[in-house]
Amino acid sequence: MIQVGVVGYGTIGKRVADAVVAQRDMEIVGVAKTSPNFEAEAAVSKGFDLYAAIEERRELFDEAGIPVAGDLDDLVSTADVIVDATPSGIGAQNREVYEAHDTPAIYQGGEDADVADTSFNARANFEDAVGADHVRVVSCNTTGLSRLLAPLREEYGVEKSRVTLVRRGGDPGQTGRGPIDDILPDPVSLPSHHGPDVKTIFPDIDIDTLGLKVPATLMHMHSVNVTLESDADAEEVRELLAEESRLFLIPEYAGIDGAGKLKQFALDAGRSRGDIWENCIWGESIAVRGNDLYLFQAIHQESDVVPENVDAIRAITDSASKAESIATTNETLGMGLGRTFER
Ligand SMILES: NC(=O)C1=CN([C@@H]2O[C@H](COP(=O)(O)OP(=O)(O)OC[C@H]3O[C@@H](n4cnc5c(N)ncnc54)[C@H](O)[C@@H]3O)[C@@H](O)[C@H]2O)C=CC1
Ligand SMILES: O=C(OP(=O)(O)O)[C@H](O)COP(=O)(O)O
Repeated sequence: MIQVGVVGYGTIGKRVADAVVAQRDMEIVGVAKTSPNFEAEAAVSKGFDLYAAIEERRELFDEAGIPVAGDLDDLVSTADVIVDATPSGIGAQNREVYEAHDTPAIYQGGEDADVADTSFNARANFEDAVGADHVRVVSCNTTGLSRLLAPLREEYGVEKSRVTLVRRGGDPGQTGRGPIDDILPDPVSLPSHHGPDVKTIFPDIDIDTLGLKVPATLMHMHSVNVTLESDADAEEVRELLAEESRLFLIPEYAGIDGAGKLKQFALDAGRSRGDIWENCIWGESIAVRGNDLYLFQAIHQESDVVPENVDAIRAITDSASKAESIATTNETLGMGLGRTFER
């Protein structure tokens, strides 16, 4: 069993911990937290050993009566691999602790690419992370774009991609970002950071991205235009994308008209926390004019990177092939929202 330590038990960290528990070949050896808050209580109630991420704050846990198994060094020395899901920039600071213990580590998309030996998306470049010491799972939006571009590149070739990312203003629990009521373009970044980030996965791809933020918490939305290198028609593209295990093509008759209904559907489908690990592509939005493909996709920012982290654990420990890992992760998590509509 691969012993996994999670450092940073917030939006991403707690979901990765639950996903690890669902696997047959790995288990949680502990989670490191800075504060004895409701998430610490939840971690303890799930049976996870809690470690104090910052030694000086350990007494806060004692005062709250929350048992602590040790500090960050103890967790890192016990774990076979660390998933660092701390806020942007903290992972880079933590790297020296992981290096000191010779413990491989997986970072998140808020870190700069140079925190790791390679950036990672299971569908696109699993092999690059095999046996690496430091791997960065790219951000939620970059994950969504990589999953989409991988099959299009293979099947048709991609001449040019242009994506407008309508980004949620904050996660549901990020009260520090609200209340908000505005639409904020990012006028100075062409491309937004997502274009260069996609290039950490596909160095040769030509992609321009623009970003704006809206007062929503549910999901991101991408308006995509890809100029393909060879002829395609919409139905053929629909079939190609429907074959991808982490793309969910929303059927027109489902009546899912936006992120709100998508989240409702995920909850109805029994998804824990209403999580949607798959890209959600509106089937009827897929249109081809000449060599230009157009579509809309929604990305659940809180969860789409979770299966990628599980696969990154197998890649970094060289414990399964790409196909085995993706299949196992999909099966154990119960991925495949599209199956609901199959008869
Ligand atoms: N929330 C999102 O939509 C997504 C976030 N990411 C990336 O994942 C990373 C984590 O983001 P979130 O989970 O959203 O953040 P979060 O703020 O929800 O969780 C981070 C957790 O780390 C804790 N923390 C802070 N300093 C720490 C330290 N020194 N040691 C241990 N824990 C510490 C915080 O108290 C918090 O509980 C970032 O790199 C972010 O860019 C990636 C995809 C989507
Ligand atoms: O990884 C994310 O977005 P990103 O792909 O736009 O960088 C997360 O939704 C975090 O976004 P934030 O930078 O608004 O906290």
